[in-house]
Amino acid sequence: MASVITTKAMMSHHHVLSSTRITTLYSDTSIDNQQIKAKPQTSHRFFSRRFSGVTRAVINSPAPSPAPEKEKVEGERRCHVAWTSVQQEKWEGELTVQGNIPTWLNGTYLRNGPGLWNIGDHDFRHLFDGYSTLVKLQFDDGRLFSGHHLLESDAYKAAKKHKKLCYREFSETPKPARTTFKNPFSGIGEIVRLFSGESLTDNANTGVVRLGDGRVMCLTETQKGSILVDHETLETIGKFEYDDVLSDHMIQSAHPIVTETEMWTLIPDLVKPGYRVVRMEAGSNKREVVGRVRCRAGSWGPGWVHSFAVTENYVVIPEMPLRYSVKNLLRAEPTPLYKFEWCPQDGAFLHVMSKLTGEIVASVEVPAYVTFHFINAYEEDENGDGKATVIIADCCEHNADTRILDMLRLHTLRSSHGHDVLPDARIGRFRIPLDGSKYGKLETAVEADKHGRAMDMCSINPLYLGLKYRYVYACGAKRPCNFPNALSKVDMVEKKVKNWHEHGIIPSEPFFVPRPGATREDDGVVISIVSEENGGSYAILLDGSSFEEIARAKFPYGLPYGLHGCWIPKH
Ligand SMILES: CC1=C(/C=C/C(C)=C/C=C/C(C)=C/C=C/C=C(C)/C=C/C=O)C(C)(C)CCC1
Ligand SMILES: [Fe+2]
Repeated sequence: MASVITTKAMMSHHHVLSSTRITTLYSDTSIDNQQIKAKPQTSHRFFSRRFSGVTRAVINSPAPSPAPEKEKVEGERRCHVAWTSVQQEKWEGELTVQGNIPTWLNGTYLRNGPGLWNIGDHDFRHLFDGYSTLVKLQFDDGRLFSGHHLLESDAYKAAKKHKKLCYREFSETPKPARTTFKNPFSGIGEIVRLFSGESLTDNANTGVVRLGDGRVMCLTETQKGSILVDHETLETIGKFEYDDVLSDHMIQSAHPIVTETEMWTLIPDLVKPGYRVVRMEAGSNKREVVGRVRCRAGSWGPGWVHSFAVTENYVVIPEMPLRYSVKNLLRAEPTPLYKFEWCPQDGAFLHVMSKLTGEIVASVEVPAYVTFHFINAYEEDENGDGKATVIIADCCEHNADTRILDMLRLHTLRSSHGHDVLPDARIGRFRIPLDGSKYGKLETAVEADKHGRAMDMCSINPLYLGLKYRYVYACGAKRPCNFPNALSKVDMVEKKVKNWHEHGIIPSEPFFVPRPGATREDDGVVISIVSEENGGSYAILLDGSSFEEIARAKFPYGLPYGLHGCWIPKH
């Protein structure tokens, strides 16, 4: 029977993780300093490990010691650090680099993602529930300064203060306050709090973007979860206050498309199922509605829209058969599909809107699909007369299988490491004709076995956004695995894949930074942060062309998995 070592029991437990690498000590303050090569810039204060229950001393130290958390142990196996909460609110220091960082790489890579999955005695259920944790890699003339910081969202601050969940997260709902009598109106109050957005989280744990005016914004799928941060100190600046009336709609795509001049995003409408396509000029806080798309399916809710794609002239709006469900939004206990429902019988669609006029120029039915991340899209002119005839839109597609959502439950991730339970995924390529045809196509762009049948967390050379492009960087797999455990470079023209992997690792999104002045699409570097089986973590730099390692730098502690990043060039 699986046994759980309690926090107390683990406090004094010395746990040898690997004979060759880190020896971790389950004591509150100790750390194996022989393994720590980091040079702390400043000393920082630990926060209490589980910021409830036992209040532990706040101490000064260069880096956190491993966690004596019950959440780290599943069935007597230590959990992978990728799924283990960060152990202090912030840390900063210089990392020792092995290899050579290119001298042109000057700037900051910022990564966002959930990094703290417990409050008090309560362990969160799903990967997407965790409190936003920012990690920076600041490249400065061959040196690397790093750090992490929890985002001071209202949700996180309230959890810290009250030692309990106070807002609705992805899968978690706060418990209603206990009263001596049953209030017959409390259910209605809860509906009002949900639909006014009051009870929804602002835990911006998903994306981070650098707006054209230099402001850096963390995002999640609730509009109130748009939060500005200082990319150097990682301090939270405050809410991004939209200067328009669109905030009534509560939900947004977690992945706006941002360029030096503008930002595009989608705002789903839960009441009249559809999407608003909005644009915000760099330097402004005001979004303008360019157009609106009505959902084609007769279902109650719009399709879930985590991301979308743009071409030079068009916005590609997905209408997935995985739809928001008002019924599931209201439930306290999650279903296997959380706030969503699977409605393939109602069809799957893609809509194309003109960026200039807001007009819908194509709306096609396509085979059922499940995607969270669009990779890129572009226009093709098959007749060679300068007029686009078809739109190609590529995405990480989960073979229309919704199981991926429940696979990302923390219990599953923690207990199935090494088991080959990750459902297959591929690069899905949509072809959307612009001649008024009713149907579009969905094909596998590159044989999925070449990237281990895992495919997600993608990036491209940003200079190719909306244009015909060749290379995709993403997380693939070396089977057996329960989560993507490799980095893959996919050549969409030659249909070839290069994979990079080390035993036991969980790497985060490979992020491509082009070399200034480069003329080849893959001339640049790929940055990722890797969580190791032995409890450690390191930053890795791969050459964008050869996909071989050029530098790595070990963190003095283990960092959990993170989602998406952005690049802020040094000014
Ligand atoms: C808080 C509420 C919601 C929040 C939604 C969130 C936080 C959605 C986040 C989605 C993410 C991070 C998707 C990432 C997918 C990554 C995958 C599939 C990786 C696969 C690896 O192989 C709503 C649900 C909007 C409802 C209101 C409350
Ligand atoms: Fe995402």
